Amino acid sequence: MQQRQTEQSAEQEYVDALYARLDGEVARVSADLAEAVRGSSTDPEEAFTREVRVGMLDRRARTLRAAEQHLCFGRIDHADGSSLHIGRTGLSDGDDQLLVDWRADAARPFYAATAAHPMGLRRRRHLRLEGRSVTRVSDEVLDGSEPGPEDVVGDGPLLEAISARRTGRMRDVVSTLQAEQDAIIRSAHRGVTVVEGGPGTGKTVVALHRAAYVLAGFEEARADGVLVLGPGSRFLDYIAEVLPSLGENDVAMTTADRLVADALDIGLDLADVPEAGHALRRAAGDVRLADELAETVRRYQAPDGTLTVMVDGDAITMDTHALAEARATAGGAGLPHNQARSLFKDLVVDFVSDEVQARARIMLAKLDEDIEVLTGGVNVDQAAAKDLERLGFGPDEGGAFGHAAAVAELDPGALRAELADDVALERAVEAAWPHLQAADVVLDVLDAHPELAVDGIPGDGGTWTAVHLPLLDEAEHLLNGPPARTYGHVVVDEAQELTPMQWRSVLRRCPGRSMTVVGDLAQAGPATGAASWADALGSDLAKRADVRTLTVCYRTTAEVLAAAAPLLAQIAPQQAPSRAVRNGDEPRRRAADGDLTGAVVEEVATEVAYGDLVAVVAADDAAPGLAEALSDSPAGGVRVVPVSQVRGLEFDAVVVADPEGIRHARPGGERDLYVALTRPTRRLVIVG
Ligand SMILES: Nc1ncnc2c1ncn2[C@@H]1O[C@H](COP(=O)(O)OP(=O)(O)OP(=O)(O)O)[C@@H](O)[C@H]1O
Repeated sequence: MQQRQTEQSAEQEYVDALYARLDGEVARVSADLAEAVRGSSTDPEEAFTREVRVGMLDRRARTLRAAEQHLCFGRIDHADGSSLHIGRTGLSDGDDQLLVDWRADAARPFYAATAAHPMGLRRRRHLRLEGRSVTRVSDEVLDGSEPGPEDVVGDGPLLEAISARRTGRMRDVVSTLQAEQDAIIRSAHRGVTVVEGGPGTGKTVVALHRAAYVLAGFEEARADGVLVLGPGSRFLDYIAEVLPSLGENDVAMTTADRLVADALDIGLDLADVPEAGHALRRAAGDVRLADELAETVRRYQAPDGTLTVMVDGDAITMDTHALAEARATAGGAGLPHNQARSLFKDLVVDFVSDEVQARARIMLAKLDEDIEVLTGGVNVDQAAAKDLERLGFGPDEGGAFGHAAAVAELDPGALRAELADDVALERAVEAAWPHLQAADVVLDVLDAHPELAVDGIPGDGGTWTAVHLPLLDEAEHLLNGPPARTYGHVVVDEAQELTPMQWRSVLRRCPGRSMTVVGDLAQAGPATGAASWADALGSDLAKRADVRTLTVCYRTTAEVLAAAAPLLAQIAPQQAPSRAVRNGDEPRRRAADGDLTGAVVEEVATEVAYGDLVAVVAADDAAPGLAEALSDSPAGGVRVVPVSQVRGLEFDAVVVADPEGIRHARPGGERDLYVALTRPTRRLVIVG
């Protein structure tokens, strides 16, 4: 006891020094920032340098502010007697490293050392801070030696963290990251990392901490930004605080639908775009539609036939052969349709211009012949010179007159410019290779696929829905090329939920293919049904991916996992169940006895009495009725979450209403039920 207090006061002293340093740095950075913002310069290079400096200082200021809470959470003591304190940001005093950023290599043993592989450590210490006070010190001795008098053996900060009551918002877990998670977070692999694992193994945690790590460590991620994609707005709200608490405020977070809706400037406001059913989403997610869209666009590109342009009353026609050649050249240049159209138009202008010049040459040759006939073979140069001059044709460079000079006078550059602006020519080009909008192309495909339309063709009685977004995005890409906004690193959570067409939208925005993809195929909803990562990502990317598996469940208890195990064996027999790190209550099962709503209301009341965060999970069409019944009950305010929206979320206690109803509500309902059963951190109640 005495020893513990001495250790704690020593740490308090150290932590006081850290906060003094932090305060000093905050003051210094704020002053530098204010000065940098005030400065002004007309020299563009100086202005640019200042802008970069403002950006860096601003980032540092935010990191320091975010680090204020739980600034330091650990310490490692090396066998050689040296030690390091680990925290949310690095702090130094001259050459003295007072605090090591958790992302730094030097911090790695804090997360990765074990008694079997101590990595040169003698001891790992966890510090708990409340405000600026050290309220607990707990140690693990790692060199296999007996605890000495100064060692305070830890009481499981991890267990404490995972047993804590949930608030409905995910927190960062930087102080208790586990070795298997840490290894993925700091992986140097710059390509695609796939993280799979059962429910609650920390996939989301890993994805978000990796985003923070990548931002600090990968230049391209810092330069081009990091994007985090989640399955829905409920989920995004749930994870919204994690990255800011790690000092990262600049990460874009959105859903795959919104990503595309925001990027496409086609007058589609997602608020007006209804969510569509899973069957439609699945059908519209079929990757073969990408080929159909490409084929549709190709059909617009100089279809077989001829192209005629009227020039000064003369019809000039590109025959099928010439047209096919122009199509092959323009279409084969690897350009998107609307850009290739410019090339095609250039080729048409070339053709017409050549033809006009050739005709002029023939006409003038004929004129020469006619004159020769009329003058009986007399050299007319002298005689014609005056006439030609009068007609506006000057002498050529050698001072000679003749049709060569006359043709040269037809200035090809001026002729081409005139043709390029010619309305008739533009009309002929538009007919052969029209400028297209994404919606035009998708509407053509919908014509051939009435099953993808909702209440008819959009614009003609029907509506665009979210499921059409990846099709519009694909078409936009075919027409106008890659998206303007791309990212240096993309994190995809609940990745099993993306359809193949959505993957194409995502990959398009990550040209460097630096990605962290986390998900669990056993939880795949009915819209995707991906059986492998190769199905999802495409086999090329999947082959190159670094696939990691998380095996320990940090969310729920062994008892809850056991209740879900038979279902897992059924839906993913190849997947080994995760190992839970703690035990709890047996799940409670209650028959509905003909009154499901009444039974749910009662069970919810029991759970709410514990003071826990409680949710009811029900089939989508049963959820609104239950929500209404509950809002009238004393347990009003408890969330009823439709099963289709519960992926990735967690609650202290979960009441699963009518499991058979969930199982049969939509195809793959047993996967929905598996997701529902694995949401609680403490207690599971099954009513039905
Ligand atoms: N190292 C850790 N320290 C403390 N808590 C952790 C740790 N790892 C995971 N957790 C907690 O476990 C819970 C589950 O984590 P997370 O949501 O990341 O799992 P998941 O694998 O994404 O689950 P799902 O497949 O259901 O979406 C969260 O509350 C998370 O904070």
